[in-house]
Amino acid sequence: MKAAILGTGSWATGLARVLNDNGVEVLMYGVDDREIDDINIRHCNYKYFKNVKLEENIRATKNLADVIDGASYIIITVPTQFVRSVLEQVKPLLKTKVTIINAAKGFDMNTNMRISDTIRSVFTNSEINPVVSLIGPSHAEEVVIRMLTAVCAVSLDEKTAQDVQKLFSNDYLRVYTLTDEIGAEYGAAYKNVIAVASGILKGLGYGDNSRAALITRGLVEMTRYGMLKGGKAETFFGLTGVGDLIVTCSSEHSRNFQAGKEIGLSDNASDFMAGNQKTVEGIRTCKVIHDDILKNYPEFEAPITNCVYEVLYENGKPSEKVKELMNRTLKSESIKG
Ligand SMILES: NC(=O)C1=CN([C@@H]2O[C@H](COP(=O)(O)OP(=O)(O)OC[C@H]3O[C@@H](n4cnc5c(N)ncnc54)[C@H](OP(=O)(O)O)[C@@H]3O)[C@@H](O)[C@H]2O)C=CC1
Ligand SMILES: O=C(CO)COP(=O)(O)O
Repeated sequence: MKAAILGTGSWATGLARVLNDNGVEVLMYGVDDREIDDINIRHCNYKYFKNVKLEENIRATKNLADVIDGASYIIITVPTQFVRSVLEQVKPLLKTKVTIINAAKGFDMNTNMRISDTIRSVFTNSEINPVVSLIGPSHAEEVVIRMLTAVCAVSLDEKTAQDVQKLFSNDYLRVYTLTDEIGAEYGAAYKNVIAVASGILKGLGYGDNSRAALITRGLVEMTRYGMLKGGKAETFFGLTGVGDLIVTCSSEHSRNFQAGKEIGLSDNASDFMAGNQKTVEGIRTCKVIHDDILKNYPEFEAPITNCVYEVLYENGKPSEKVKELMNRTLKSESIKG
């Protein structure tokens, strides 16, 4: 069995190793010569993992047709802004029906659709099986060295979710199935905004109490928003919700957390925004959610997202935004807002 992996970045490499460990033939599609040469010649991906030796049968190429040829599964591990354009290149190359597995977290660049909806908007039902998202608390840096991890295979179709569950599960990666696609994908996207806020608190010098408060109130905010979009409350208390929120808000591996930390340290986002080249999905996700609320749910309160938005896009000073958050009208803890 063959799997095509779109991307040669950190998550692409982590999932390539999982599938290779599970006896699946993997071929990765990349655009970066250095990453491709590293994988094929030096059997590593030095840009992302300084001390990880990869198996020789994990291969990468710039030739997308070769990658897609004979693959039963196509795994999306490029950042969300490139998902649609890569899928449009994949479409004419399909010869048989495939299962597309999304592992990216965020929204389509042009339409702001969730990624499962984006996939369905590119392909017809006769080209692809039901879409699956493989999401949850899973830093590539840990998966690639086989540290114990649990994620969800999320699909509207339970059987396809179970198929993907079997494909990825092994003794260090445990995969659960879930059918609440809306709740899971909004959770996986929203947590990146809260992770930027968590990094900002760290950069400003705040401690564990502040982070616990942020994670808890961030969970309430993302649950209320996700339910508004049609997700189930219980999903936000699972791996794709609070699970991913905890890992991304607390880990130095997280690029979203690191971005926030840099912004907090300088008490200003403008330098970071001008210079950033890393995959920090929370930056655009914050704008998508902020703009959606402004346009479609003007009564909805999202104080954390609003503050992150003002810091990132309106030159708000992080230290002042934190004060504003703390000094809002006092209220009960109710999830209803
Ligand atoms: N890293 C992680 O731990 C996890 C990441 N994710 C999600 O996975 C997605 C990818 O993130 P991640 O792997 O971390 O990102 P990285 O920045 O590590 O890697 C992105 C890769 O995509 C490549 N790329 C960019 N544009 C294209 C294109 N048009 N076609 C093919 N490849 C392209 C990049 O090439 P180049 O280097 O040349 O830019 C790079 O190799 C994100 O949505 C992220 O949220 C989910 C779970 C865990
Ligand atoms: O989604 C992730 C872990 O589950 C990766 O987080 P970062 O994108 O912040 O690195």
